[in-house]
Amino acid sequence: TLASTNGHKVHVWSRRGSKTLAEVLEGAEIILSAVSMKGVRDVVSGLKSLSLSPEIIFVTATKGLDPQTTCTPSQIWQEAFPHHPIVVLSGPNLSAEIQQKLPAATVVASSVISAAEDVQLVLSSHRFRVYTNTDTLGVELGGTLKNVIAIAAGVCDGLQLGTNAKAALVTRGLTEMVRIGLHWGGKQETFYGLSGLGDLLATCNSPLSRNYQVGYQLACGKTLTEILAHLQGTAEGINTTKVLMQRSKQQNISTPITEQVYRLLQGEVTPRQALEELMLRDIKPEYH
Ligand SMILES: NC(=O)C1=CN([C@@H]2O[C@H](COP(=O)(O)OP(=O)(O)OC[C@H]3O[C@@H](n4cnc5c(N)ncnc54)[C@H](O)[C@@H]3O)[C@@H](O)[C@H]2O)C=CC1
Ligand SMILES: O=C(CO)COP(=O)(O)O
Repeated sequence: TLASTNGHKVHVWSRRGSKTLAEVLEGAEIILSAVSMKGVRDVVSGLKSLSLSPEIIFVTATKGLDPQTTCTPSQIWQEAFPHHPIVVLSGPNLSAEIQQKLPAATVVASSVISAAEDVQLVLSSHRFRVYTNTDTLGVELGGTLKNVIAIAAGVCDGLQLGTNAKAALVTRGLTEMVRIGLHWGGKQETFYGLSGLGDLLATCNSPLSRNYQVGYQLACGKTLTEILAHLQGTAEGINTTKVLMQRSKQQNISTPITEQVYRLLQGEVTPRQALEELMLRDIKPEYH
């Protein structure tokens, strides 16, 4: 919608639609992928089998981690298309609000800055403010890691733990995101921007967030199976938590909130037990 409002021709492909990828992509200059993490490799291989113009810019909006390799979506795209610019689109962008034409801002990040600027131009308008960034990985990790904290924030609200608890959780959640992000190669300041703190605030405070909903409903006593049976769309944080646990253990990164979200999703602890575990950890300085 944002691109077509700016006068660009937009063609949408879906695996359930009647047109083939090749038909939809004829003459395309920018290809924007917004499939969930589980579909990224299929879509990438579908595109690889086509002969695409070398000028094409790929934009990825997926917020997740590959379970097999722990790679981010943009790393999968870049590996498959090493000579094309890859742009990450990420920010506090709850789609229902954007559909209602409410104002929002986002970030487009790429190592090829001209490609990020092209995408910025295509999407920018008086109700959608687009910033560029060169820290592709940091921008992508902000949107991905915050989903885990959004599940915890939903639990916090579902248990009615109060405003102080929520502020503490979100702030320590950001510390955890920064710790992981720096270890993996993102820049600290990126996590304090729209794609980090910005998206964290949006998803930790909105019932529109699927990840928040998962946590909220778990705290209200539903099982994960019951929640997923009725959830509209994908809560990427569930898969991300698993991948993150595996990778942070291997790399010895301290991720206490992720660990409790993981144990909760596995059914190993109740929401109240997860809270106790977090509160009774060894006391320590705020920064170290
Ligand atoms: N960059 C941003 O600002 C935002 C990004 N997201 C992310 O975008 C992604 C999609 O989110 P939603 O549309 O809400 O999820 P959704 O679950 O509603 O849609 C996922 C789409 O992926 C498609 N898909 C899944 N597997 C596929 C496959 N093998 N082949 C082809 N298509 C496949 C599904 O058919 C569906 O259309 C998620 O990773 C989400 O975290 C969500 C909101 C904002
Ligand atoms: O990432 C989002 C908004 O920026 C969407 O959040 P959910 O995936 O939790 O719905």
